[in-house]
Order: sequence, then C-alpha cells, then structure tokens
Amino acid sequence: MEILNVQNVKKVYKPRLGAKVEALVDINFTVKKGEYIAIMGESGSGKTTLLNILASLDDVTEGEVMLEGVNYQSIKNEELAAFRRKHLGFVFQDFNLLDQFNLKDNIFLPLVLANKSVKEMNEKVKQIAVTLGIDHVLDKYPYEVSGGQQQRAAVARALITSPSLILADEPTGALDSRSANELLDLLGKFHQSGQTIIMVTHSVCAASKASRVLFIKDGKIISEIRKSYKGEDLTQKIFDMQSSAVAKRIHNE
Ligand SMILES: Nc1ncnc2c1ncn2[C@@H]1O[C@H](COP(=O)(O)OP(=O)(O)OP(=O)(O)O)[C@@H](O)[C@H]1O
Repeated sequence: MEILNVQNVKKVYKPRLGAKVEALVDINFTVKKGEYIAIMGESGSGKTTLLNILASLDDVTEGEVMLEGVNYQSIKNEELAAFRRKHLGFVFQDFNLLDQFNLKDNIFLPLVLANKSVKEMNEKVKQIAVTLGIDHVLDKYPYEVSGGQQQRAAVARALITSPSLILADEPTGALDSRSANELLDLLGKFHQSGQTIIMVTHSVCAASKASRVLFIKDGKIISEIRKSYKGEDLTQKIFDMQSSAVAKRIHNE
C-alpha cells in the first residue's frame, strides 16, 4: 500500500539578496508502507530541502505531496503541528533533545502534546526504552549519557506516537562507528517490524541498510537502486553508482 506520493515537486528559493535558487527541479516518487528509503546525493543537491518538504516544514513551489491520502496543501496552518505529531517522527543528526528534561520526559514530549494519559505514556515509554536498550538511563539528562544513548532516546521520541513515517536526517552523522552501527541495527529492526523510514545520509554504510536508495543530483532524482532480495547488502551497488556518477562528471568537464 502506497503511503507517500511526491509528484512534480519543484522548490525555488528566492533569497532577499542574489539570484533565485532552483533547489528541487522535478521530484517524483512514491513510498509503500514498510519501505526503508535512503536518499543520497552530493552537498547542495537538494536532500535537506526535500526532507523539509516531506516534513511539511517548508512549502513546495509547485507539485504535490500526499501522506496517507492527505495533500499537504490542503492542511490549514493551525493544523500542521497536529498533523506532524500524528503522522511523522523525526530523528536529527544532533539529536535535538531538550537539556532541561531527562530522557524519559524528552520521550514523553509528543505524547504530552497529544494529551495522552500518564498511564498510557508510562507503558509506552517503558516498552520502547527496553527495545532501544535505554531503560536504565531514562532518569538521566541528555548531557549525562553518551551520544549513542541520546540518539536512541531521540529514536524513541520519534517512534512513541507510532507515526506513519520516520524522517531521519543524517542520523548517524554525529556518532562513533560502534554507536552508528547499533543505531542502524535498531532502525533495521523497526523497519522489519513494519515501520516506514526515509533517511537522508552521506554514509554508504547507513544507506546500504535501506531497501531502496534514491540518488539526487541538482534537484532531480537521477537513479535508484533497490534490494533484489531480503538481506542483500547494497554497499557494492552504491559504490558502483557513485563511481559512475564521478566518471560522468569527469567526462563532462
Ligand atoms: N533557505 C535557502 N535560501 C536559498 N537557497 C537555499 C536555501 N536552502 C538551501 N538553499 C540552496 O538550495 C540548494 C539545495 O540545498 P540543500 O540544503 O537542500 O542541499 P543538501 O543536499 O541537503 O546539501 P548538504 O548535503 O550540504 O546538506 C543549494 O544550492 C543551497 O545553497
């Protein structure tokens, strides 16, 4: 079942000073429920712009984005925050936890905003914290735990509302390789249990865990690769794709 449909999306920035920037030229893709998608591309290719649009944090200049049948353009401004809380979970490179709250309260936050009961919140946090291996540090503050534990708390906060889609922006970018691998294993587990994930990453290792990789260049999706069987390692295919892009660039220079 298709849950996300991105059609003919174009984004033009009009800075106060200087020329317009065509950050996204014509983006088209759909995502089925349960897919794990990585988006790769060089710096400035439009990845963050696309992620912000999927997050409903920025408007398209042209085109349409539909999540679970809801067209983003039909959502009133005052309903956007509730829409995001209900449908989307976010994981950022720098964790974005609030330092004045302990991990448990950070994870609670979306449930508090959604007016859930304390009993329901406690049950949910406990369950998810055990899965993520952070149940023993829930009372600690972000600055008292490791980067890996902070990022796992951020993943817990993203998953706690059972969102339709997780959007992750370089989730392993600030982690050492062991913590990065642990996080990727956990994301893989959530994917296996049916969670839909879109992750922007520069890391071949992170992207190789996805079921499909979209390559973006100059605001366009130029190619995609996908796993042809469950458990296939996409590392070599990603390297091949990247080296053919470099070869083309050298040829054109
Ligand atoms: N607010 C903005 N105003 C004007 N131009 C912008 C703005 N945000 C991004 N851009 C431009 O749009 C293009 C795409 O930027 P974007 O940040 O989406 O790329 P990216 O692929 O995420 O890059 P990186 O990997 O370096 O984060 C770039 O040319 C960038 O300079």
